[in-house]
Amino acid sequence: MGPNLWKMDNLFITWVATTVTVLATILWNKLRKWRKTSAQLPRGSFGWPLIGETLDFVSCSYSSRPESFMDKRRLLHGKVFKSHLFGSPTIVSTDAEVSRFVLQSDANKFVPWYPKSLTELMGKSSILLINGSLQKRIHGLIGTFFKSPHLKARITGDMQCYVLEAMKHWKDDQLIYIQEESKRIVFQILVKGLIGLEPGEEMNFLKQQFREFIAGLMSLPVKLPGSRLYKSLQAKKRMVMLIEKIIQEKRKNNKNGCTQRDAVDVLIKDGSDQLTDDLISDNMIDLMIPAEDSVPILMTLAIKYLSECPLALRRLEQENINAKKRKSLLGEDLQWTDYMSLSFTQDVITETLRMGNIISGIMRKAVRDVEIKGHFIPKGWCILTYFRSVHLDESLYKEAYKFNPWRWKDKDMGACSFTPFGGGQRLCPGLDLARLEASIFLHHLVTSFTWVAEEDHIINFPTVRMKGGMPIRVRRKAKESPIPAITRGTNNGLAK
Ligand code: HEM
Repeated sequence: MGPNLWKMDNLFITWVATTVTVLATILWNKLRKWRKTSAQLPRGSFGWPLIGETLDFVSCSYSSRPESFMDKRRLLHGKVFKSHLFGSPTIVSTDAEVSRFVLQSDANKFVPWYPKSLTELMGKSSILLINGSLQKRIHGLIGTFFKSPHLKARITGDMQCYVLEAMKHWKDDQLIYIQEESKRIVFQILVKGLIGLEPGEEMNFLKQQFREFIAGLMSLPVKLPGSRLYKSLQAKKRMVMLIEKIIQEKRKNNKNGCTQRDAVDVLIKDGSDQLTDDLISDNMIDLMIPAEDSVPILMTLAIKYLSECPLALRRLEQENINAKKRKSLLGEDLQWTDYMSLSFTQDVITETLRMGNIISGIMRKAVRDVEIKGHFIPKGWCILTYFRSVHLDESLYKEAYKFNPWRWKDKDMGACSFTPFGGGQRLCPGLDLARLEASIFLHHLVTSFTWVAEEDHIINFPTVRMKGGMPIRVRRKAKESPIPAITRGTNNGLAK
């Protein structure tokens, strides 16, 4: 073989090797890409043209078992299925892991989605709608403030004051509507914590306007004068004017930087150009949306479940009376740390959150194609993470429809199967406050009164509430007598 022929042979081998490598790489990449996109669009049905499955969803939501819409489809298609709801193709997740992934994803994958009337009322700069660094900043500032021991101590003092003031007027055998009563108390606490307003004329004005404002949250998205949405927008304008006046006064008085007593102080102090007066006042109103209703409903549902579960009520009374006695021996009131460490009371609140599902789920919209656990979610589709189905899943919670605070004794609350406050970057910043306020309310009720609950039932849509406002007939306790120790029996007394 001549040297030229040998050279050509070598060249040929190199060419073949290179071609094979290039082809193999292309094929490998294609395979990888194919494997990446091999996730399946979840099974399910789009229902009727235009309306999709919305009517069935809404009619189930009005029933006592809103999750029946999901149950039927879970049996047919699995825990994650496709549907068409509120005008948008939607993936519904009743799978705890898939929902956790969605909640933990940032705005590169999913952004919040709300009905049009709600986004109109909230405005573009609302913390509930914005994404990216501004959302993180406001969430961080508000979250840190709400967690601060200083604020919790102040809220405990105020809450005790407002609760005792309200209960002072309760007469023996009087019917007390817990839903309304707790709303009145919580609104005062909330407004004081957000903008520093004390009860009085301006507070009453704000309350009146806020009621008008929220009446339009679930209205038709028509802004014509006289329409529900228009009236709500006008009410918001009046609230913004009042809050802007408060902000300006604070800016004038706080020149030298004083203590941060409320959320407005915190946002002003940050000094960022992005946090304009408009943005702060808008957000103070938007912060009231998730907080105003949910905490009173938490208290109301706790009373409902406890009324149906005498054993749990006795245990709660025992814990609270003992704590009160211990503190009064020291000549002190309960502090916020005492309330938060009443372990059975906290378990009652946790169980109420699980069964009550005050926020039954959260909607997000995919801003690009996303794959989760083998499920494909196309760009532009909505995803509903439905907590209620997870919280009432028999495979996760034994006898899931029974009110059983004892189940939390050694259970991990951080698991992804328990998300009443959401999760990830939008985890509710008010979760500690909600628990604290509910504990204080329960403490004063069970240590000072006995009651008999009237017949009432829960409505789940569009928001969770009691149809009759949860009336209870109260009787003031004569004297704090020691509660005999109880032993936990069988299921006797556990509410269904
Ligand atoms: C029982 C009471 C409450 C429940 C069940 C509740 C539930 C929730 C849930 C599920 C979310 C997540 C929303 C999402 O991911 O889009 C959320 C967010 C939020 N909650 Fe709460 N919440 C409660 C009380 C409060 C209170 C007392 C406050 C304030 C004082 C508050 C302020 C907020 C805010 C500002 C957000 C939005 C956070 C963000 O998007 O960055 N919540 N809440």
